[in-house]
Amino acid sequence: MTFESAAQPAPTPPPMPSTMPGPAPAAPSATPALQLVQLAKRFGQKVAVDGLSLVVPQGSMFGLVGPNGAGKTTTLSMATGLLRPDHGTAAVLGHDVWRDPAGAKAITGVLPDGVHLFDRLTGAELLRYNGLLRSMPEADVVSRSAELMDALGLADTAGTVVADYSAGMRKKIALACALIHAPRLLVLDEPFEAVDPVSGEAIRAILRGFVASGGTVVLSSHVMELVESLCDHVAVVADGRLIATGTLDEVRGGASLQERFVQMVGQRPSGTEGLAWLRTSSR
Ligand SMILES: Nc1ncnc2c1ncn2[C@@H]1O[C@H](COP(=O)(O)OP(=O)(O)OP(=O)(O)O)[C@@H](O)[C@H]1O
Repeated sequence: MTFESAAQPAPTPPPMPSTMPGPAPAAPSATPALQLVQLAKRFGQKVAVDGLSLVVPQGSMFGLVGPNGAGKTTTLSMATGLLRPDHGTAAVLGHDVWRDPAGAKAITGVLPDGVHLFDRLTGAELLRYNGLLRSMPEADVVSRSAELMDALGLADTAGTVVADYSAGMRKKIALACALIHAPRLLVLDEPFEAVDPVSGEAIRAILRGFVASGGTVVLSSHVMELVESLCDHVAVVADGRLIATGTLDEVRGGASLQERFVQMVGQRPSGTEGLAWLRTSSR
């Protein structure tokens, strides 16, 4: 489903905590973990991201939400050096992602959308490859790989080729690859998609521990309850633009995040008139 009417004004919206243009306030002295300035990307006639600016404070668990096609993946891809913006800049802890890619990438862990893995490697081999690619000492690669696979419930399948992993297992091994070099910023596109509840809880614990120790997480999700229970900061995007950003409490403004989200991006028709053929009572 898509929200065709994204960014339509709600009938009686409560006051917005922080609106476009302009990023959320951050601790005055601290360099943001991630700073996006006027990022823009067009695919042919389609404007996917339209001058989006955002500040992700250090030590935050930051949720990026928006309807299908809002521009979340495109934004995160530009923020992590996977996709070159048409306009604008992205910086990780002060390292410009495009002018200083090595500096930015050394401190960033990325779980991209629809991740492509070297799936003829086993899970353990894939982690080893990623660790060595990051110039980690072999002993650290081995010990961290074992700990990550254990924490993510992959220990029993360390010797299985990734091609034989389920969708959820692939997501978890990709997350382990993003974590192995102990980054300072984690950028995760839909990290909980296809992941079972037990593994989801393990991932939540890992992310909370990561943030508690000073790391920063930016994650996209469509599951508002998950964002609400996990994140302390939120940004809402629609039609490639930032609609609201701030702390979770600022953005939801006394309502649930789900309610505020629907108010902000526009309600879809109830559909009560359509799909009559689908109702068994009409047969
Ligand atoms: N490579 C591409 N070529 C053409 N159009 C693209 C491409 N990538 C994204 N788009 C378009 O850009 C817009 C934003 O897409 P994007 O994947 O960033 O949205 P999203 O918010 O991540 O969506 P979803 O929640 O469905 O994953 C969409 O209209 C999409 O069709």
